[in-house]
Amino acid sequence: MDIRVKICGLKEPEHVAAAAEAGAAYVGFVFFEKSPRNVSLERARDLALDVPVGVAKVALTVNADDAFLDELVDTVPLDMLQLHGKESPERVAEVRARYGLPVMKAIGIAEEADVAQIDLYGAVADQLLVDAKAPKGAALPGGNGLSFDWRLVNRKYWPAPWMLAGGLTPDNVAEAIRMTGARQLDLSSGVESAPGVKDPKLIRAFMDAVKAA
Ligand SMILES: O=C(O)c1ccccc1NCC(=O)[C@H](O)[C@H](O)COP(=O)(O)O
Repeated sequence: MDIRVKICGLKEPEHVAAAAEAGAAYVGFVFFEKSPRNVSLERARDLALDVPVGVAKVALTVNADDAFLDELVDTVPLDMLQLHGKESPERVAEVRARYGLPVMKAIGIAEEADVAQIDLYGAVADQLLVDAKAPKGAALPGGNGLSFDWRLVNRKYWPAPWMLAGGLTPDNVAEAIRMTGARQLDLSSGVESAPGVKDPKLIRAFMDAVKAA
């Protein structure tokens, strides 16, 4: 089975190269000032220009307004927008129509009741990122290195393609794939040596573990 991986929160050209060389299908850039993975528009543009053809460039934003998104899409060559805040289904549809780019909506999962959100957003988004819900009071709405109970999404069918995210590592990814049937994966902390610092060895180890799964 061909599994597509998104490595998120890249800040350095050598880490973008390591992700692409290891076989990542997507690379993600974070635009959220409180994050240790935050990049400026100019930095992201430089990183994006070096991404090999065939690897999708994803911009992650949190409750961004049109003014910011206008500047983002004018500055950075992108293939997808990831909305990782409290954007409503209407806002997802609006962003999709305004920018003409595929939109991936992140859904935070902590309990069974959260799973219904997947159907709701699946009707308006091009892709869904099924992620662990951030704990109350967390500084970041994602990228916390926490998993959710994978039994909640055990081999479900949804209207839009989806990625599994939340606390994935080289050590647990085989089990995550087995339990959920996910065909796409997204991760950040699990391939870092410190918050916001990607480690090429961990990127390769993760991709090897996916290939072996
Ligand atoms: O990664 C961040 O710093 C971040 C900041 C603000 C909103 C979302 C963020 N990350 C979201 C991602 O797409 C992560 O890759 C996803 O939540 C999984 O993260 P992790 O559990 O660290 O693998």
